[in-house]
Amino acid sequence: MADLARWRDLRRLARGYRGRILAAAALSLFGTLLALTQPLLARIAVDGAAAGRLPWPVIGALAALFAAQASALALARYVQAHTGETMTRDLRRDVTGHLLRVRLSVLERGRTGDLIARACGDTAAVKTLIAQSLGTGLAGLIGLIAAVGVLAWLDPWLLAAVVVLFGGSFGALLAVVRRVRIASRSAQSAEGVLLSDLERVLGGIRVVRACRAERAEADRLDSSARRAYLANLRMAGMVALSGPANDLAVSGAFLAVLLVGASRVSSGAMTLGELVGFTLAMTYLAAPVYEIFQAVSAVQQGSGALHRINEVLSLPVEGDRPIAVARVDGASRRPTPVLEFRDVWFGYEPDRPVLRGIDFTIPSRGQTALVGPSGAGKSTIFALAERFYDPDRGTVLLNGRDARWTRYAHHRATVGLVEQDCPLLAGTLRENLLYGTARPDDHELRRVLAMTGLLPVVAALPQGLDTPVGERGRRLSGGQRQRVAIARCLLSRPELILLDEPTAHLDPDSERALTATLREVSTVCSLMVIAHRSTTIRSADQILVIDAGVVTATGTHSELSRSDPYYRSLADQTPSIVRITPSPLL
Ligand SMILES: Nc1ncnc2c1ncn2[C@@H]1O[C@H](COP(=O)(O)OP(=O)(O)OP(=O)(O)O)[C@@H](O)[C@H]1O
Repeated sequence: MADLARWRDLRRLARGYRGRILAAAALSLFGTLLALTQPLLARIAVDGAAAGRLPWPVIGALAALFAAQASALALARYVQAHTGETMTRDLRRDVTGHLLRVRLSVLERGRTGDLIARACGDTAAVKTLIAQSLGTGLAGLIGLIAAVGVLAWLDPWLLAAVVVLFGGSFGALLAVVRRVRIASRSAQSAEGVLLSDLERVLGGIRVVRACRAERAEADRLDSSARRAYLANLRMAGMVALSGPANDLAVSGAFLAVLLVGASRVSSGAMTLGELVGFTLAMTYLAAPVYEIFQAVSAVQQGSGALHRINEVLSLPVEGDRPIAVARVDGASRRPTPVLEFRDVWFGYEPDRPVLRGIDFTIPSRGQTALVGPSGAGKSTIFALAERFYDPDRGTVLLNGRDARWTRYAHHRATVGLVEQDCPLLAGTLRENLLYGTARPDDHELRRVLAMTGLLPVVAALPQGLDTPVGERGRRLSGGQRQRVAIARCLLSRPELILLDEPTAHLDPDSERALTATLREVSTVCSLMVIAHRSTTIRSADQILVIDAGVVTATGTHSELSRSDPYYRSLADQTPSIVRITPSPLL
């Protein structure tokens, strides 16, 4: 069954490249056929030389055949390599494109390094499989049949001796090849683990250093590297063993042919030319046998990689539903909220709900603050608002329509997200600001920079907007990164921005700058903030209190301070809220 599945995978992979594979096989076969005619001419040439006259036209034809054969085989190899490279490029495009669309809930379960290994290492392993198996294997098989035919025509008795010797060694080789497959799969997965571990360590290098865990992590990486090393070594040992076994079979067959042939020549049953012709034809038998062995061995080695690639390609992706549905809203006359949660239930794992019947509406202008203890479900509300996940029960509505029937691209263009640690990407400040947006004109860019208080920041940078921001934007301060992320979001003109406010301490100037930015932003679009600061909470037009996955209260700061005991107790526990005194403005 497993073998069948492997060949099926291989056939599916080859679909679309059949022309090139057949061209490589045809060239390879042409080369082999040219080679097979050589013994016939060689026999005439040797018999002629033995009779004392060199047949120059036959020798000339032989030389031409040698040259044509070499050219055909070189071209076949190039076509094979070209096909392998093209297929690897296409596979990588498919795997990386697929990975970018895999559902977050599925992606979060896998390990990033292993996925990188599959997208890069495994696709390269498949190239070897293609280069060594498809064209060569096919040509080898036809070449083998043709070589056997020529040998049978030359001398069936000698052929029988050859078949016995080659047959035995081929059977032994197939047994080795099976083990190669198992070793190959464990080598590929050990390399996946190694990459995952490395990615984990480099991603958290500050934590590793701060916890003085270099030694433990080095040991862990070493043991993954060792597992990959042992599996690769096992495979190399088996491949190495199979080479001499093949050579031994070839040498044994030659010796047998020369011994039996010599006695037949001396008894007059065959001429010296026939023996030379047969021996030459035998060398062309060795090549297809070796090619078939290589092909089978490559399929075994590559099938582990192909299996891992197929696993990635079968991961479920975010798919847009094909139809758009009418508004869910009733015939209400009040303005449609930009976002609404109606009795939303959601859990990352079945039977463990994190959100338990959430209801709220976000108007198309103004600022809404989400407050609540750690683990209450605030970030999860954002994840559903951004459609990283869909609710298990209930409905998320975007501008009055069930979000499940909206295209992901449209939804995320309408709802922008600025996360708390707002990582930027390596590149210049300009590239980060324009990431994912249509190129705005200079006036628009200046307006957004002014609104987010970034103009003085840009002016102070050595190359202005073209200053590189470093890996994950580390060359900017936390507050600056936050404002760049808000500016990036604003440039794509969303109707609602979700903002996870930074918890790290901001100095009074930065805090004032952020508050002013948020005020400005909430005049051009709606803003929903997971709020950790008194200033943000106090200036919000609406506050949602979240506790254990439920909205326990809704109102302004002064209303909640008066009416909601839980909000007051939350304020008592949270220093930043303790300081809040009811604002005369509220
Ligand atoms: N990706 C995830 N997979 C599984 N469980 C998760 C995931 N993200 C969050 N959780 C769990 O869901 C619950 C709510 O987490 P969430 O991050 O929404 O809370 P929060 O209110 O934003 O907390 P904080 O203020 O500390 O960020 C927690 O129990 C958390 O362990």
